[in-house]
Amino acid sequence: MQTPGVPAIEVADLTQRFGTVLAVDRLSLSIEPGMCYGIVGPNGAGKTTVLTAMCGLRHPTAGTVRIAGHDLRTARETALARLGVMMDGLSLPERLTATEVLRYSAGLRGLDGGWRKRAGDLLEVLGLDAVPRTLIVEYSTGMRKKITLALALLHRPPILVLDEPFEAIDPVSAHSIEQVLEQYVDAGGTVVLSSHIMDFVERNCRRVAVVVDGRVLVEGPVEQVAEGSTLNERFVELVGADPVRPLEWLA
Ligand SMILES: Nc1ncnc2c1ncn2[C@@H]1O[C@H](COP(=O)(O)OP(=O)(O)OP(=O)(O)O)[C@@H](O)[C@H]1O
Repeated sequence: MQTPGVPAIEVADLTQRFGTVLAVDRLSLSIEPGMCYGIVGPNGAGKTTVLTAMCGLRHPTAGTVRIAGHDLRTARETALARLGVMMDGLSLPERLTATEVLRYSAGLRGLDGGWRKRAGDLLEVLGLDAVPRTLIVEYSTGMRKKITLALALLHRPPILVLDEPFEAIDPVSAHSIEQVLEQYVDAGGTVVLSSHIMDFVERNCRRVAVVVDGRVLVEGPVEQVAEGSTLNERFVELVGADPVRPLEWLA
C-alpha cells in the first residue's frame, strides 16, 4: 500500500505560533507505514495543532511535513491525495443525508462505482444506516464524527489522520470503529491519531508520542513508553498530576 522505507508521515521541526502562544515547538516525528500511531498529551498540549498541520489545513509557522515522501509545501496535491482526515470543525454539506454526502464526495474525488459498496458497508458498520433520511444538520456530535470517518475512508487512502476519533462516540460504536481501524491497519494502512483513551492506545497503537507543551516528551513503542505500568499510570506520572486541594464549599 505504501513505499517501504519511506515514512508515511514525517514532521520536522514543526513550529506553530498563535500570537504570543507557542502551541508547537520544533516538534519532529517520523511515522512508519502500516501501523497505528498514537499521539497523547494533556489538554492544550498541541496535538490538534500538529494533526492540523499534517493534513495541510494550516500552514505552520515553521517546519516541514512530508506525506509518503511528498513535501506538503511543494507537492501539496500529491501529498494530500494519500490522506483520509477526521478532524472536528471540517465543514459538511448540512442539507444532505449521509448517503448523499458520500455520493457528493465520491463525485468530487472522481471515484469509480466501487464507492457505493464501500459507502453502504461504512454506513452499516457505523450504524448510520438506521437513519437514512436524517440530514447532517440534524446529526448529534457523535453521528457527525462517524460520517466524517466514513468520508475519510471512502476513497481508501493509505493514511488516516484522526483527531480524537472516540470523543462523543458511544461504547458500541467505539467498538465498531476500533474493529474497522484494526482491519485497515491489518491491510497495510497507517493510522495517526490523537486520543485521551489510553486503553485504546495501549490496545491498538504500536508506537506513541507523549506531547507536552508542544514538544515530544517521550516517544517509542507503547510497552517501552509505559515502562511496565499501564499507559494511563505512566501518562499521569510523566505529565505530573498534583493532588487536588480540598474545596471546602463541596463538603
Ligand atoms: N486557532 C487558534 N488560535 C489561537 N490559539 C490556538 C488556536 N488553536 C490552538 N490554540 C492554542 O494552542 C495550544 C494547543 O492547542 P491544541 O488544540 O493543539 O491542543 P490539544 O493537545 O489538541 O488539546 P485538547 O486535548 O484539549 O484537544 C493551546 O494553548 C490552544 O489554546
